[in-house]
Amino acid sequence: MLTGSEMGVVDENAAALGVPRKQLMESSGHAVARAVRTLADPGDQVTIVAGRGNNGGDALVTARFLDEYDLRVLLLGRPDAISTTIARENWDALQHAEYPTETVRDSSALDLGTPDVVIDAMLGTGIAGDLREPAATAATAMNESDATVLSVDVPSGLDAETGRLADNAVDADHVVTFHDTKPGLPDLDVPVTVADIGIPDAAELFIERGDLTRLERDPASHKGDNGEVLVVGGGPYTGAPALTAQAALRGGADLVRVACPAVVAREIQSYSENLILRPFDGDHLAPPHVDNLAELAAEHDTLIVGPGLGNADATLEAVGDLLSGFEGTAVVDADALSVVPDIETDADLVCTPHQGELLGMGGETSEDWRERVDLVESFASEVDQTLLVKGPYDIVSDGERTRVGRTGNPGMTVGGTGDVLAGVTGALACVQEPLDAAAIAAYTVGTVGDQVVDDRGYGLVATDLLDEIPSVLWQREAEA
Ligand SMILES: NC(=O)C1=CN([C@@H]2O[C@H](COP(=O)(O)OP(=O)(O)OC[C@H]3O[C@@H](n4cnc5c(N)ncnc54)[C@H](O)[C@@H]3O)[C@@H](O)[C@H]2O)[C@@H](O)CC1
Ligand SMILES: [K+]
Repeated sequence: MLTGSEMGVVDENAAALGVPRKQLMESSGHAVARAVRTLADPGDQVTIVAGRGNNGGDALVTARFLDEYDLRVLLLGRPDAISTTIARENWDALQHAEYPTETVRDSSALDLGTPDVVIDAMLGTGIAGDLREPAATAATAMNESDATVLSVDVPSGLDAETGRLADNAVDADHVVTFHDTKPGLPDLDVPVTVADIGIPDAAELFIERGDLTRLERDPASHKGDNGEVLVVGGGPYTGAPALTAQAALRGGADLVRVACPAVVAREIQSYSENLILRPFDGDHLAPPHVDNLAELAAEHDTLIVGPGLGNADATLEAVGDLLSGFEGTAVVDADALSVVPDIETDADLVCTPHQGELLGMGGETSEDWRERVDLVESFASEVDQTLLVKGPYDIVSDGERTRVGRTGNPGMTVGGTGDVLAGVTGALACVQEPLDAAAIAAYTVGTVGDQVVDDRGYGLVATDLLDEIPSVLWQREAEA
């Protein structure tokens, strides 16, 4: 089952892999024609009612596969209002080939006639809410006619995010949906054909730019709505928590606070005026600090534990205590990872080990990335947490879903890049599911590293990454 927006991610990922949407539309249109052949005999009257989006575009393709039928093609609205290039190209192809097309400018101009089959291609995954005119009148005409109604992807009026059927939706007799079924279709009690439209499995396995379409920032949002992150780090090291916290800000979090030993607070602050420091006594994290930190952590959307904390026994004991009592989402990195297998917690952890740290946690790895995918997935299932295992192929799994990131380059083996990744993961985990947050973060930081190395060659340092994070993360917004 895929929601409309999940389908959008997969579709954009397919395009990133070299299978553009126009090819998918051709497959979709052909699949609809195959279904028509099971519902009508040659010479029967088949009427296509196409909307102005890609759902309509699918059926404009279908028309070219139905030459043996008595065909009518109705476009709801003006041809110059067709909203996508690929749908318009398919409309233009029908004009050049002199197919019998008609445009329906408003609901009063609609005459559905008495077709044997009507293809409902008015609206697909692009809509929510009740049908507006002229689609509403067309839906009524279809529902009242004796024709067999074949809906393309979803019956027009079905919300593919929630599965809710609008009161004035099309009452389909048959549905051809694409790639995977959609919410609401199983409840319809009509035959649903799931058509393979040639989307490679890789479009769901590999993290590609389509995954960035999950991101949105509400224009009406206030400070804090986009996430507050607490970084617990520092002591023996000061650079790591500063990198993590700055990366969390570049990853889109509104407020990032760093809880660190008081003796290093000034130094960490000195790296950036954007950071808010919450010092605790002493020069390293220890069990007496945990109660206050737990209270502070509960006020944040995401906790990030590990960067620069070191591995003193008292520190690791404190990390274990903090995570055991925590109930939110926490990113666990660096030395803090070693405590994860030994604790019981209600928290959702996103653990970000490299392969060496994975072994230290009791996991297994393999030279072969495909084998590693299986090993990481089963270890994630065993610890019942989300893992982001860093490497030339980043493997992200929560034990049920598994994604693979292929961005990044050997220039990123320098110190500090992992701290940046933890920060971006923590910021995204404020607004995304843990698995999606980790996947988008891995893709983004790797892509940023690729851009930096493309521009300047190797010799990258972790601070180079920070400023470039937004340009990758929000590239779609910038292009739009
Ligand atoms: N995502 C994918 O991977 C693929 C999608 N394809 C098709 O593309 C469809 C989605 O296309 P689009 O995103 O262009 O969207 P749609 O074609 O579903 O709808 C967009 C149109 O609906 C209008 N609209 C929105 N809300 C409305 C309402 N309540 N009442 C009346 N009109 C309304 C908009 O103005 C716009 O013209 C899918 O359902 C599927 O049929 C296929 O071509 C192949 C691959
Ligand atoms: K439809």
